Amino acid sequence: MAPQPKVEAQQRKRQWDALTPPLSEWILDAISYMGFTKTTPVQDAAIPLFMGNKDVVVEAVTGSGKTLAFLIPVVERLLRLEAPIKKHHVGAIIISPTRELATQIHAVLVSLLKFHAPSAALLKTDDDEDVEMADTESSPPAFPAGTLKVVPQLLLGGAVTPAQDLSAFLKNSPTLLIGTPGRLLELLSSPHVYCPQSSFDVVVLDEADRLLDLGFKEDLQKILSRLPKQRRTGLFSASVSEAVDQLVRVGLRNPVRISVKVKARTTTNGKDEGKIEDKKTPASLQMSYIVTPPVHKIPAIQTLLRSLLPQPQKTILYLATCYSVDYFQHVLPDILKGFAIVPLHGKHPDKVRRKNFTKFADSLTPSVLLTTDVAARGLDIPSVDLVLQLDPPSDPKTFIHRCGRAGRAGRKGLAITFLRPGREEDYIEFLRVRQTPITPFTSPPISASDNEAESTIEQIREIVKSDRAIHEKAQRGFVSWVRAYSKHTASSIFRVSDLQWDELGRAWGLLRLPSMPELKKWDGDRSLGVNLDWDAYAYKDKQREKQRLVGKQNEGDNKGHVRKAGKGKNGKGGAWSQKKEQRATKEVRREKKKAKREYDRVARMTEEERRNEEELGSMIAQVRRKVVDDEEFEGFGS
Ligand SMILES: Nc1ncnc2c1ncn2[C@@H]1O[C@H](COP(=O)(O)OP(=O)(O)OP(=O)(O)O)[C@@H](O)[C@H]1O
Repeated sequence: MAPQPKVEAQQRKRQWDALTPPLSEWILDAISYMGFTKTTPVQDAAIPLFMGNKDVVVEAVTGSGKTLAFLIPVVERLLRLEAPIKKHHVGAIIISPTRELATQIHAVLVSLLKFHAPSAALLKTDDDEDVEMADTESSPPAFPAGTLKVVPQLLLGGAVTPAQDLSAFLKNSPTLLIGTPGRLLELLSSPHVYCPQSSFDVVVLDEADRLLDLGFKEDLQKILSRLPKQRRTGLFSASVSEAVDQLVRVGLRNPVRISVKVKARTTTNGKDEGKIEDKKTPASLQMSYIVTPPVHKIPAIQTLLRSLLPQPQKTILYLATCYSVDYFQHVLPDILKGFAIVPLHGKHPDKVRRKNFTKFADSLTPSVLLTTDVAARGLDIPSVDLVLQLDPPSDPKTFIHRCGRAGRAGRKGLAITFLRPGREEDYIEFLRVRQTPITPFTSPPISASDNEAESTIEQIREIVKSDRAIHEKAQRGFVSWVRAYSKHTASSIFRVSDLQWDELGRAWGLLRLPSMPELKKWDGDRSLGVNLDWDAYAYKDKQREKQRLVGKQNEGDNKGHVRKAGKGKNGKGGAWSQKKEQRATKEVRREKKKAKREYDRVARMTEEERRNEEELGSMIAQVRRKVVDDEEFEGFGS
C-alpha cells in the first residue's frame, strides 16, 4: 500500500464554510444556531469525503462530534439527489445498536432539519418532546411538488409495534430511517417498503464495531442484503479498528479510513517521560484507576462522591449485569446519601427505560446512573462529569466507550476504574498497549479503613435483612456477576480461580453465598459468619410473605402426612398421603428445574461476548488510510 498523505487538521482553520463541497446555507445556519463555531477534526476530515463519492471508515475519540460528521453528509446527499425520492422508497438508513442512541441521533437530526423549511414543514413537535411527523393529509406542505426534503422515521423496539411502524411508514413515506437492527429489519422485510438502486443512496453504521459483533450479525447481514450494492457506506466509532477484520462483510467499496488520534505525553507512575504517544481517548478526559480490595470499593465510592471538588453532579456507575443493577439499586440510596440513584438496564420495560434515562439526563440535583453496557456507547449527556466502573467491562473494547460518557466535546471529565490488587493490575499495561493509558488516582487520596469497610458491609446487610426480596436479588446479582467475570475476554487477567469468595460475598453484603458450580469445591463458610433465622426472614411485600408462609405450612403438613402414612394401619390413608408426597416431590423437582433454568439464563447473558471473540476471522479489509493528528483536540468547543 502506498504511504498515505497525513492531513494536519490543526493547521487548517476548521471553518464550516471552508469545507468542500460547500455546505448548504441552511446547514450553516443550523450549526451557527447550535453555537459550533469550528468543525471538530473528525467533522473536518469526514464530511467532505462522505459528501463526495467515498465510503468511509471513521475512528475518532468519544465525544468528538461523529454524529454531525455523518448526519450532515447524509442530509446533504439526500437533498442533492436528481429527483425526489418516490413514495414508500427509502433513501438512507442509519443503524444504531441501542434505542437510546438511535433516539439521540434522531433528536440531533430533527434539530438540524428545523432549519430546512421543506423538511421542517413535515415535523410536528410537542414542546420539543416527542417529534412525530405532521399529518400530511390534513396540512399539506406549502412547497412546490418536486421539492426535495428529508423525512425521518425512528424505529425502535419496545415503544410501538412493528405494525404501527409500518403504518407510520405508509402514511408519512419517510426517506431516512434511523433505528436499531431488529426493528429496521422488520420494516425492510415488508413488501411495501422499497430500497431500489434508483433511490437508495447511503447507509451509516454508528458504533460500527458493536454492530459487527456476532449478536447483531444476522440482522445486519439481512438488512444489508436488502440494500442495493451501489451505495455509499459509512462506518463510525471510537473503536472501529477493532472490527477491521469484519469490514469486508459490510460491502465497503474502496473505503477511505479516517483516524483521529489524540497526542499525549507518556507518563510512568505519574512522571512525564518527555515522549508523545497516540491515545484513543479525549485529552479532556482524565482516565484513572484505584487498586483496592472488593470490600473497600463501595466505601471508596462513598468517599469519592463526598470529597471530589466540585461535587460531581452526574455520575455513571457501571456494573457488570442487569441483575447486579437490580440489587444495588436497593442498597445504594442509603449508602450514597444525597445522590439520587437511577437504575437503567436492557431488561427494563421500554417505558421504565425511557423514564429513567430522561430522569437522569434532566436531573438538576446530584445523581448517579446505575447501569450496564447498554449505556456504554454513544450517549451524549454533556453534564456527566464522572464515570465509575466497579469492575472493568467483560469486553475491553467497551472500556473507552464507558469512560467516554464523561469529558465530551472538550469538557473536563474523570473516569475511574476499580481493580483488585494482584493479577487485575495487569489490566493497566493491557490497556496501555491498546493506546488507552490510565493513571493512578491520587488526588484527593481515597482510602477506606478496614473499620469503615466493616461498617459499610453491616449497613448493606441491614438493608438486605429488611426484605427477603432484596436477599434474592443479591443472590441472583452475585451469580450473574460471577458468570460475567468468568466470560471476561481478557481471561488471563480476570480469573475466577483468583476470586476470594468470602471477601467478595461480604463486599456485596450477602447473607450467605449462593449455591453455584463455581463454589462446589470451595470448603469455606458459606454462611459468611451471618446468623439468621431463615424461617422468620420475611418479604416486605405482605402478599408475597403470606404466600411464603402458606407454602411453608403446606410443606410442614406434607411432612406430617408422610410420617403418619408410614405409621398408619389403613392402606387408604397411606395411599392418599403418598400421592400428596409425590405431588410435593414433583413440586420440589419443578422448583429445582426452574432454579436451574434461571441459572442457565443468567449464564447465557454474557455468552454473546465470548462468541464475539471467537468470531474474529482473518479477513483483512483493504482500506486506504487518512490520519488526522489532533494535538489541540481539547479546545474544539466553542
Ligand atoms: N463542531 C462542534 N463544536 C463543538 N461541539 C460540538 C461540535 N460538534 C458536535 N459537538 C458536540 O459534541 C458532543 C459530542 O458529539 P457526539 O455525540 O456526536 O460525539 P461522538 O463522537 O459521536 O461520541 P461517541 O463516540 O461517544 O458516540 C455533543 O454534545 C455535540 O453537540
